[in-house]
Amino acid sequence: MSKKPVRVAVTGAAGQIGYAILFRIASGEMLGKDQPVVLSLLEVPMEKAQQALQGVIMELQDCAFPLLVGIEAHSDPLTAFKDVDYALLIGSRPRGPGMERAELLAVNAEIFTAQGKALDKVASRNVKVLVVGNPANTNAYIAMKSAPSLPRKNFTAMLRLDHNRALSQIAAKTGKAVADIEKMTVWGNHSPTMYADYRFATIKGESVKTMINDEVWNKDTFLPTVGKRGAAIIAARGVSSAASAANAAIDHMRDWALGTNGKWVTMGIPSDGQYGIPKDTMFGFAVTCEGGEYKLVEGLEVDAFSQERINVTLKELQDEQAGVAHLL
Ligand SMILES: NC(=O)c1ccc[n+]([C@@H]2O[C@H](COP(=O)([O-])OP(=O)(O)OC[C@H]3O[C@@H](n4cnc5c(N)ncnc54)[C@H](O)[C@@H]3O)[C@@H](O)[C@H]2O)c1
Ligand SMILES: O=C(O)C[C@H](O)C(=O)O
Repeated sequence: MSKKPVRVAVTGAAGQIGYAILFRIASGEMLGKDQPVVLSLLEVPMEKAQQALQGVIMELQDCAFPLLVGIEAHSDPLTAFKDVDYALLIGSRPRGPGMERAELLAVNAEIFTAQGKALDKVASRNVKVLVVGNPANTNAYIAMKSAPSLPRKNFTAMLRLDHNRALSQIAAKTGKAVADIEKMTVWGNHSPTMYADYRFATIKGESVKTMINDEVWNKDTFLPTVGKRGAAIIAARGVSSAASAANAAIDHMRDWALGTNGKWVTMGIPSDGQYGIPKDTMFGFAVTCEGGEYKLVEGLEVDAFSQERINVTLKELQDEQAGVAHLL
């Protein structure tokens, strides 16, 4: 018997990431090749954006995806989020050349207050929310705090792009396949302060840290390369990453919904106080997923260097949170 369709909301649907993600969701890459979906697409109520959205919808129709059983265009989150099972909050202003993510905070914070409230009112009580729009961790925190009747655990932020970037750098350094790397994680904020940590990583059972054995490379090359990759892409393309961001969002939601078979992935999730991260801080942690739930990997050793890095990224997140406290 075929599965009941699920409702998937995507905001910023006529934007760059929207264009790179919608066709993949509709083809079943996110929720499985047996899961019919209804796409509920939200754009700003401006003629140009709504017109562009109609163009994207025409293209979705022209793909004749068997799993795509409905498409809706919206300009109001209260209608877009009605009964949604999944919400990908992408729509917001991206960074331009030379901008830091913190500068986006003020511009984008109000969007996530309004969308959190709308989810609270009308979404499925089990909705899985992924915030992609930057600054992603703090926007997810704002949305979560604006939706008090939904479980906190339903709100997550995207750290998967940093995780995938780290995998790729490690594969290049070791000359091994990305697919063979296990137990990579990224702690903290989706920003240059994030701490990509390969101390626990293995390739076919062998320690990556031992294989690389180069602390200077870790500190001076690996961490800055992963941390500043977003800016490097903006400098090269003139616009921010889109296909890789869409890919990371697909990975995040797919793993959350369908499970990781014990493999570690990184998700930004509200802390319950583990590793000394204050409750509710939307922080990147290693998790495994099973049965539609994520579970934090506990008990990892935090050495002095790691603690220092974790403190820096936590401080940045706490400053961001303080900067939006008046909105909550
Ligand atoms: N977390 C990550 O790893 C990551 C990676 C890449 C990009 N991003 C962020 O994702 C966001 C989107 O990037 P993009 O390249 O698609 O930008 P874009 O400008 O191409 O598209 C954004 C779209 O969002 C729409 N939008 C703006 N406010 C909205 C609202 N309130 N409701 C609905 N739609 C709204 C705009 O009209 C636009 O069409 C940016 O904030 C960017 O910085 C995050
Ligand atoms: O860096 C940006 O502003 C875009 C995105 O967050 C990225 O990491 O590529």
